Amino acid sequence: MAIVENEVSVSDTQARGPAQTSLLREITSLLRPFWKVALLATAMGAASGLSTVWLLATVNRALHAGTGVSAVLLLSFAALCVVTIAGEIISDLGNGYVGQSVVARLRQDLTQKILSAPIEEIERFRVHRITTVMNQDIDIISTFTFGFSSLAIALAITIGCFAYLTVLSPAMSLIAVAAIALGSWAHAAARLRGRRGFEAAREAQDELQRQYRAITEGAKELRIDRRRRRRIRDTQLAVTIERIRSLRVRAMRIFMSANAFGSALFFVVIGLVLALHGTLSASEPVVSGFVIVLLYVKGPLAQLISALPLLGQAQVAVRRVAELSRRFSNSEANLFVDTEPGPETARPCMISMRRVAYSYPADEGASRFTLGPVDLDIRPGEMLFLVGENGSGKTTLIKLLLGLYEPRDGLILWDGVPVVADTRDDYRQMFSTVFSDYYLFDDIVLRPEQAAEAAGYLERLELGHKVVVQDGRFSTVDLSTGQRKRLALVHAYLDRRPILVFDEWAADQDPAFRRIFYTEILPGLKREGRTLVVISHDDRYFHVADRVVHMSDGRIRAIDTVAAEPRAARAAG
Ligand SMILES: Nc1ncnc2c1ncn2[C@@H]1O[C@H](COP(=O)(O)OP(=O)(O)OP(=O)(O)O)[C@@H](O)[C@H]1O
Repeated sequence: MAIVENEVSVSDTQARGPAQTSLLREITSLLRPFWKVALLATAMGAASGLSTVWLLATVNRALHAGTGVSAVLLLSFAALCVVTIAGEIISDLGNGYVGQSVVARLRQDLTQKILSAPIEEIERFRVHRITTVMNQDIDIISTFTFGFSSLAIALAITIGCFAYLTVLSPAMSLIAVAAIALGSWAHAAARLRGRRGFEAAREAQDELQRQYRAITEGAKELRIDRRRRRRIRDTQLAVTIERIRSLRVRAMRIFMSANAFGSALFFVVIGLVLALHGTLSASEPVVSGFVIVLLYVKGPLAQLISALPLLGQAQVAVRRVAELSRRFSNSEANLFVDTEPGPETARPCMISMRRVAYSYPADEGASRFTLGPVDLDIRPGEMLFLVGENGSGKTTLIKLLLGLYEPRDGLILWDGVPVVADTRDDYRQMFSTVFSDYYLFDDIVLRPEQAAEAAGYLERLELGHKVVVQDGRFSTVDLSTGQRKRLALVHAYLDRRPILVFDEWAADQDPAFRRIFYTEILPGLKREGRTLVVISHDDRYFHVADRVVHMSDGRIRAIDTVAAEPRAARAAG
């Protein structure tokens, strides 16, 4: 799709305005990489459809051949049967291949988008909404794409049938065309209203995902709170589920009513043909041909019409995928380069923040938090503590420092050189971090030469009795919260990056280990030459830092330099 780089992208179309996001254009660009198979499937399907129409004409001719059925007629009947069946099989196989390839492609594209999306957009878009796009919307688009060429076939048959009707009797075919025009108008109106319903149902689906997350992630809290449990079930989940049901049923009902109207029109046309054939002086073969073809074309036409609800859903899904794609596009082009980070990312360096400012988007009813302007130098090999009350902006500051957020204003200098989109990912490779809401991957792979080193760190962090290195991996990550954080620290040790950033690492540690962290582990890392940026609320240990940066209300209020001697003396004490 469109989501694919270097092609007409959903994001491009979205940039031109949501109203212009055309389903046909998106489906066409989705199919573009597989156009040969898609074209073959459609062509074979169309051949199958047209040969069916021809078959009908042949049957009609045979029925009215006074002299009996000729060998040529029988042969063409057999040949048309073969083309019809072979065309159908090839078309089905092609469709299956294209449908699955499109899904795989969409999933890969979206995965890549998420992996390279600006962090602030991921935080704002919310996990439950991403999950709905990744699962539900992609499934709908894939179902539609899968059926796309069979719809093209149905269209070919319908057009072929009407062409044949025109050949049989231009006057009578006018009646049929008038009925089709009326039916199409009714369907266009139904589609517009139905799509609005699907759009609203899709919004509710996001809400449902959010509630699903709440009941799975908050399972413990809900188990011990009966009132909340009942409330979430009865006033939240039940309401959202019911809303989706009723919106969908209403939208389907609109489409079904239009279908019933279409069917009724059909029988009206057949009735008119039978009633008026005398007036229009149509011969018997013409009338019977008309009736056979009309009855036959009802099938493909119904197929086209019944695809309309799916078409409505697919339009909504394409718009959602487009929105995600647009919001997740990133100006950093080099996020997936194969090259290892250069040597400049492995040595200590000076980082300077110059007039750096950032603000979160305003939430409805809440004032938005603004950080900065901030001026701060982080010197190679120093231990810097960031301290301040809750919500003062410490985590926001380190996200800017790490290059996870792009400053709205100001610059970050890396050894005096501004960090820009092209260098930001290299810059990030200098850091190892343990966030307060860190994610511990369970597939940390160690190089063989790291095994002994890892075992040493595990011992040192008092994890040796719980975790061992097995086949280049840690044997388990099923640990307590504090132990998991220690394992994250082992990983940071092994990563050997020059700058380590800890966001309240010690908060989950017992007092004894907290002391070890501040008085042994941090000084040990500093002695190795690593730069340390530590967010801390442990004022008992502020003295171990080289400098303490005090933050309040998004600003740096003071920077204290801790005298070397007292620090050494107190750390020893
Ligand atoms: N993703 C976000 N979207 C909008 N506002 C946010 C977001 N993350 C944080 N904020 C706001 O930014 C402010 C600063 O948050 P931040 O996490 O940087 O504070 P902190 O100093 O690290 O706090 P704590 O000590 O509690 O961890 C808060 O008022 C918070 O509401």
